[in-house]
Amino acid sequence: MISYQKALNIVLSKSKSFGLEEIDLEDALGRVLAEDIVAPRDFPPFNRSAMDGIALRFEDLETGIREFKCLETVFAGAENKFEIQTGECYKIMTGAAVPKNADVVIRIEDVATDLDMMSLLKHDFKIYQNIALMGQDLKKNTVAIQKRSFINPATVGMLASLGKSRILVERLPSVNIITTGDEIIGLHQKPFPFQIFNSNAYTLRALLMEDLIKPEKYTHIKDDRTSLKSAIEKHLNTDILILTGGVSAGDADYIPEIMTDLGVEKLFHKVSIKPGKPIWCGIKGSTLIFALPGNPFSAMVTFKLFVDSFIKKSLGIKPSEFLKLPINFDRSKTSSLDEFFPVINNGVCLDKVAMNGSGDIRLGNSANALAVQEAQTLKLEKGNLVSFLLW
Ligand SMILES: Nc1nc2c(c(=O)[nH]1)N[C@H]1C(S)=C(S)[C@@H](COP(=O)(O)OP(=O)(O)OC[C@H]3O[C@@H](n4cnc5c(N)ncnc54)[C@H](O)[C@@H]3O)O[C@H]1N2
Ligand code: MOO
Repeated sequence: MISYQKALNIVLSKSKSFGLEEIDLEDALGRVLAEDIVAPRDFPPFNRSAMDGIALRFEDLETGIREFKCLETVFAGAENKFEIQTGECYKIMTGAAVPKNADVVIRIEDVATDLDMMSLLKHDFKIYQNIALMGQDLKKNTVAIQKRSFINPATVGMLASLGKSRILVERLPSVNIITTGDEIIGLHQKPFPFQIFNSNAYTLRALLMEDLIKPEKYTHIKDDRTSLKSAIEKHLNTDILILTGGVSAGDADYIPEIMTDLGVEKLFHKVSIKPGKPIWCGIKGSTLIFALPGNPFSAMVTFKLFVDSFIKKSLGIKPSEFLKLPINFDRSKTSSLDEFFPVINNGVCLDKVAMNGSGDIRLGNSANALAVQEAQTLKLEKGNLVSFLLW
């Protein structure tokens, strides 16, 4: 048995890019950029009026002129072909290109209009006021968004402003899922009292979907050595293979020995954590195999701690970091394992979530964080600072 940190380091040391692909900008949210995006022109690309008002010359204001003849109205989208002379102004709309020579925009609320004459109602001015200057946000040919950036809604908007309709991103890993167990049935079957529905298949799919990954194949196999071996062999063709069940000490827990038979290199079996202690992890060629414990909460926690961390590191996404807050209840343990438990992080402290161990189907569903009571801490008291991950 190895420690959580050792097991995590082993998993992370296997991280790698899954390759690159070009996608439409519409599909870019949540992906990781695989190219530097260079600004193809200055932004703004022209001196842009930030207000509806009048555009004029600062020089005129300095010489005391307060009344201007309005020549025309410049709308957004009109070509900037106008030149301005002393005592002249243009009416201008927000988003329009400021006429040449003009270096001040006065908002329309601060102007009195009499036919084509505009007189100023305020007398404090600054050069370039209400003008977003060409190139002030980004200069042409500079890197606007760096390779390996995580694409959030703001990045999508920025890519659109830069005119990028297709982008190069990190490819998501291909994943196969195999659940195991004689007692497990599909959701459309009628259960005998000793049977249970296959929740792990759905939980794992949902967890993967949070990372935008759709499993290639999903298979359920009964606890039969031969069928398990041939199913695993067939599914060793993706970047990641996730199994659940059959990894502890039961008579039908065949997974570790089947992996050896199939020539999968074992990276570790058993980690000093609860839930999830029996997790098995190995590698064959370019496939990383996570055999997660069958208990629903163990599968969920070990996915978050190991599979999700591997995916995020491989894609170049910042991993979730442990934060600390005071706990709002007492908690004792007798094991010498790091114990993970669901909590509600209310921003001030960590509230308790009802859970009866790793087989509890509630999966801490009202929780938004996973706290840890470290191996050496047998008792946590209300008010103690506790580490937790957001989830
Ligand atoms: N003698 C020992 N027994 C057990 C140990 C141990 O160290 N020594 N470890 C316990 C721990 S901790 C866990 S966790 C479980 C893990 O067992 P397996 O990974 O071998 O999983 P199974 O025995 O197949 O199933 C465990 C539990 O989970 C339910 N299950 C399985 N698959 C699904 C699924 N797809 N959907 C919903 N529920 C599922 C299954 O019915 C069992 O109740 O072992 C302990 N035992
Ligand atoms: O890992 Mo087990 O998950 O403690 O039940």
